[in-house]
Amino acid sequence: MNNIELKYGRAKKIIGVVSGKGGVGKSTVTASLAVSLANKGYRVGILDADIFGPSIPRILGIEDVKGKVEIVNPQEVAFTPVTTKEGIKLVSFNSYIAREEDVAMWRGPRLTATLTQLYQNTHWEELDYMLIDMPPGTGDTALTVMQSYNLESIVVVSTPQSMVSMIVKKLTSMANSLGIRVSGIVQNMSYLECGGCSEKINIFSSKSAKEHTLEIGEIFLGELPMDPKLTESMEKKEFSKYVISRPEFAELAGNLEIMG
Ligand SMILES: Nc1ncnc2c1ncn2[C@@H]1O[C@H](COP(=O)(O)OP(=O)(O)OP(=O)(O)O)[C@@H](O)[C@H]1O
Repeated sequence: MNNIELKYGRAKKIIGVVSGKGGVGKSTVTASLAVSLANKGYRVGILDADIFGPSIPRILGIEDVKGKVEIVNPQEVAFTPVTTKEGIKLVSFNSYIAREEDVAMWRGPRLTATLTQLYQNTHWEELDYMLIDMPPGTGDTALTVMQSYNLESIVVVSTPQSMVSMIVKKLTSMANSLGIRVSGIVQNMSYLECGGCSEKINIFSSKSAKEHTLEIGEIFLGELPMDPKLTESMEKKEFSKYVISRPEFAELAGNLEIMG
C-alpha cells in the first residue's frame, strides 16, 4: 500500500502510540508525551485516531473547544486543529462534532477514510513530532495507520502482566511484519508509591516492569505509577501541570527522543 502524504504541513517524526488491550493508559501516555515534548520546546501534534473512544480532548482539558472545517471541493474538506495552551495541535473526531457524546456508527472502510482525511487534510504546519493515539489492538485502523501513514516507529503502552504481554507480542509481530520499528514499551500503572517511603509496590505481579518488557523482547522506555492524582489532574484541567511536576514523564520523553 502507498504512503499517504500530508497535504498541509510536515512532521519530522510520526510516532504511533499503540496498545494490545484497551484501558491500559495509551491515551494518557500519548497526552503526557505530547506535554513533555512540548515542554522541551518541540512542535507537537496529536492525531486522536481512536474515533470510537476519543479521550485526548478531555485529558488535555479542551473538550469544549472546536476545530474548524473548511470545504476544499465537493469531495474534500480541510481541518484546522485545536491548539492547547501548551501549543500542542490536536485533531480529534470529538473536536469536529456538535456534542462530544455523539457517536460514529461506522464500519471499517468509512472509519479509515475519515481518519485518513483527518491525518492528511489538517493544517498541521511544521511539526517535530506527530503522535498518533491509535485504537487498541491489531484491527482495521491499526493496519491502515501502520501500512500507509509515514510512521517513524511505534511506542507500545502496556501494563506489567503476562496476559497483557502476550497480546503485546501480537502487536509487535504485526509491526515487524509490516517493517515498522518498535521504539519500546511503556509500562503504565506499574506500581503504587509507598506513602512515606521510597519503595515501589508492584500492583499486578511480583516481576518488575523491566522483567516483563524483557519477556516481550523489546526496549523498556519507562514505567509510570498508578496515581489517583493523575486522574484528579485531568478532572481539574491541570494535566500538563501534573505531568511537568513528575520526573518520570520527562524521563520517558527523553528516552523517546533517543529511541524514537
Ligand atoms: N498511571 C495512571 N494512574 C492512574 N490512572 C490512570 C493511569 N493511566 C491511566 N489512568 C486512567 O485509566 C483510564 C484509562 O486510561 P486511557 O484512556 O489512557 O486508556 P487507553 O488505553 O487509551 O484506553 P482505550 O484504548 O480503551 O481508549 C483513564 O480513566 C485514565 O485516567
